[in-house]
Amino acid sequence: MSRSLRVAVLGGGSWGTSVAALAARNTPTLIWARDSATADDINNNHRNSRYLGDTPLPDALRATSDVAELADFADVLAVGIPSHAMRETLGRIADELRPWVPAISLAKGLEPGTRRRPTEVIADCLPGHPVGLLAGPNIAGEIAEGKAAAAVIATKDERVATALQPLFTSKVFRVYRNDDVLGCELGGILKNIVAIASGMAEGLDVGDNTRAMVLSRGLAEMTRLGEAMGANPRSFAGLTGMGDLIATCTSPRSRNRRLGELLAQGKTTTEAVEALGQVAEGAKTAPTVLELATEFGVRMPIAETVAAVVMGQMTPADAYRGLRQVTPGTETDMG
Ligand SMILES: NC(=O)C1=CN([C@@H]2O[C@H](COP(=O)(O)OP(=O)(O)OC[C@H]3O[C@@H](n4cnc5c(N)ncnc54)[C@H](O)[C@@H]3O)[C@@H](O)[C@H]2O)C=CC1
Ligand SMILES: O=C(CO)COP(=O)(O)O
Repeated sequence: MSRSLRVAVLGGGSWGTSVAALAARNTPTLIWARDSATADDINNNHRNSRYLGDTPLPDALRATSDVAELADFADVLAVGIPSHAMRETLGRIADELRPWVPAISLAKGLEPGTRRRPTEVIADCLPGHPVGLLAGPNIAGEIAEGKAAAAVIATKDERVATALQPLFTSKVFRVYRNDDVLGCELGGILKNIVAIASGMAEGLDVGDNTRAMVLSRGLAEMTRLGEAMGANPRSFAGLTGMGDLIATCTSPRSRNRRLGELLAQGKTTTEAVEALGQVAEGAKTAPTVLELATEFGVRMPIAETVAAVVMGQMTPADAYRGLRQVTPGTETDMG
């Protein structure tokens, strides 16, 4: 009988650890954390106290801070490094990985400067490897605590998707397949920007109707950009689009929403990011998305406004005044 596929997770933050915990319940799993104290905490205490507090991790989950050990272990690689650091980190593992190992992105941001999506960065760094992503409404702490949720594995190769699905599935974590990699990836990336707007709404106490307007018009502009880039618009109505948008915009545990709240309290972006102590991809992604919107000729008033706030060009209060003044077109034209 063939042995089960071994999952290697690159990145010992909150999401890398939560995904590793899912996989470790199904198959041998090793996680790489750049700092050895985190690896020791996982190995000795079955915790990642820095990112997941007291939440217990499976005893079977092993950790290392040696990338060569991770590469040697990997039958499947899950990449849980934030977008801005992904290329550099993959560069350390690329030559050591067996060439057939599929690589699955867990990240939800664009690479600053290049505007590349995480799956594109993986394809650049690991040419020839099957590439995909895991995304959906998955606030890391809730998944690690075993609360029920669902996600999507998106890859062009149905056989790869089918092989990966059971590795991350549990009784309370349902994994669907979708071949629309672009649409699923953009959903996760773009919702972070709307979540910052939702956090600002929370901080400014603008009311639930206003927030509902921002969420639904946010979804409209996410879909508009996705369609212009060639994604399937239906993906934006699913788990990786609307699903993740709802989770991130409404959860007090979302770092992007929290960033918006901190901005509304008068903190600068630098101060807010420092106070979070964890990554909020939307802050770097918002200005980068505007470059894509210009390239594809798409109007994105919410992303424009969030970008202006995170770059310190507008206050959250002015931003909300501005959003209320957007001239409405026809709703179903997504205008
Ligand atoms: N936390 C969550 O609920 C979810 C997060 N994501 C995405 O997962 C990705 C990873 O984020 P989290 O684990 O949440 O972040 P985190 O802030 O919890 O942890 C970041 C991890 O990346 C590592 N890291 C940071 N800079 C690095 C560098 N220059 N080189 C190597 N490693 C570096 C840190 O050591 C840490 O292990 C992000 O793209 C995020 O949007 C996706 C779904 C859920
Ligand atoms: O992507 C997420 C939930 O699906 C996590 O969102 P935050 O990065 O805002 O915490």
